[in-house]
Amino acid sequence: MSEPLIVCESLVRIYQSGSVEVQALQGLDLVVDRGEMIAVVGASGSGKSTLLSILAGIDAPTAGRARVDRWNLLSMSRRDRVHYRRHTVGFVRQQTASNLVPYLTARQMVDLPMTAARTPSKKESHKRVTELLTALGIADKADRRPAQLSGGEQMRVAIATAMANGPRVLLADEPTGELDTATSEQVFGALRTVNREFGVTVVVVTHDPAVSGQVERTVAIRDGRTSSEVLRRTATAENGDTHVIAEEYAVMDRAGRVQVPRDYREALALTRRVRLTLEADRVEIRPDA
Ligand SMILES: Nc1ncnc2c1ncn2[C@@H]1O[C@H](COP(=O)(O)OP(=O)(O)OP(=O)(O)O)[C@@H](O)[C@H]1O
Repeated sequence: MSEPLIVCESLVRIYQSGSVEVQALQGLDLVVDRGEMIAVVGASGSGKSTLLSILAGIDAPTAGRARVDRWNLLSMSRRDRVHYRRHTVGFVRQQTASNLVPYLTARQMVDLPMTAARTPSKKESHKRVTELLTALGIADKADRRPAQLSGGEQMRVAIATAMANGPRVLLADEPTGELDTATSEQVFGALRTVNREFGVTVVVVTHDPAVSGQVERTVAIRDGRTSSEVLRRTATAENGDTHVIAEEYAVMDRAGRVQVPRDYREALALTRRVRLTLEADRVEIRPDA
């Protein structure tokens, strides 16, 4: 198996505002394989946007380990960071309009990152723009400006723009947050398309259960740490019917720490000290009675 594309270990991000320290990430662990598409969920303030900004190379971690492809996000030089943001990651923001430039057409917008990177020839970049707009179903809107596009179409132009330089990973922060259900489905479909057709690894932060219910893996963040993961797989019954099985897992860090959910702790009055016993096929946690 090839090594994972994204590896975060004990990732910490502390913000200092005046004399107050905010620990936005408190030792987060996350591994994402190449070609995967995952959702990241969590309450407001749990650290999702902070994680995405770090992976996007916009913000730098305070401590821990974070690697994306061949880049160590803790020790990148300024020059590396520019290269990383231009070629390795694509980023789509929640505010649809903030992803686009009002006076550029869809075609000009998608072309912009390639011009900035001065990579492909004019002919190549023209081909790439057409390929992306076609894959996302908006080739007929190529000459329109944002004001002449619907919210869903604007988001698809934003996704195409983020994909222009062929990134390894596409990050999306609440991309369906401002959209109605039908439009959200279109946008989610667009993310799925680029994941499947271009092989880009996709990490999408969302509050939308309809989105998190459609990816194979959902990672939940609580208080700046990865708390649980839900894995979904499709099972086929004997009569040929298929259904999705979703199983929730707790996440264990490298030091062996696992968070026991609050309702489990309360049900058995598990407090500061618990008994751990190793059985042949499981580890038991019991109250200290
Ligand atoms: N630049 C900053 N300076 C100080 N504190 C910050 C900064 N950015 C984020 N925080 C704090 O870090 C914590 C995590 O914020 P973050 O935006 O990552 O959460 P989130 O899960 O994305 O929330 P939401 O779902 O509301 O967007 C919060 O307590 C937030 O107030």
